[in-house]
Amino acid sequence: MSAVPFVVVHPDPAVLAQAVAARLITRLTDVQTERGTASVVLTGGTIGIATLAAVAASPARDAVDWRAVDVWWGDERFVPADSPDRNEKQAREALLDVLDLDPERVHPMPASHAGLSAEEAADRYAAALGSGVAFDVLMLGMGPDSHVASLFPGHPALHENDRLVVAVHDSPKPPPTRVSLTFPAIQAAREVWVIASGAEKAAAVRVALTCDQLAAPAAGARGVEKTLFLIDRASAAEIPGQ
Ligand SMILES: O=C1O[C@H](COP(=O)(O)O)[C@@H](O)[C@H](O)[C@H]1O
Repeated sequence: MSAVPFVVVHPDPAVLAQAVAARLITRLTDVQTERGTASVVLTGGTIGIATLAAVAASPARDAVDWRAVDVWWGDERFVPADSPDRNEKQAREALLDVLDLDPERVHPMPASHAGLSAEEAADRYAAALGSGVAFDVLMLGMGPDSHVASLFPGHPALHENDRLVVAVHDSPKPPPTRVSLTFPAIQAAREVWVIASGAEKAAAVRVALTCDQLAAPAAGARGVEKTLFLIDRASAAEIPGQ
């Protein structure tokens, strides 16, 4: 069972990043109030990293007990750990480095220099996930081609129904080799938030709301309890009625 998407439109990318940051702080605080710990899946990409920077800049970030947050990634570029292309590196610089996190609860995907193939890296990440993939909030940026995580149109990973994590080769967006959560992992999250900004994402937003996940991967970004499309006005331009 997955939640029907609900679209929230913000005026511009700056307000969008601030609003998603506020929503994330509130979500993690609420979950911790209920259960003590919370889990979040981070995304790379322009607005995903801007959102993390907005969390870092928010005085309200201290409402969260960061030592009791599990941090995961939706996808990773399979490059050396110190590469500026790493989603992990960008997330650490934008936010994680200023938080009092429990290092045991931070779960980056393996980097390429760890002596593993991308397939082995994916298997290792799946083992770390175990069967507990009911993330409290899973954030996804989206490409103009409607890719989410590293699930690209036409790629075999879209047909993965069993494994939670896969290696991705020949990514149309560099770098070519990646590791990604699959639809089964994404769709097990309690809340899935797709975050997009800019006119170049308008067509992708439209197809994500109207097509199926094989035609438009972002159409498979659905949470169990809640699915949100958190977007700016420019990327909402092709939604009928906007
Ligand atoms: O390569 C990636 O791209 C997408 C979207 O990036 P954007 O710069 O167009 O916002 C991102 O969601 C994904 O995590 C990343 O690996």
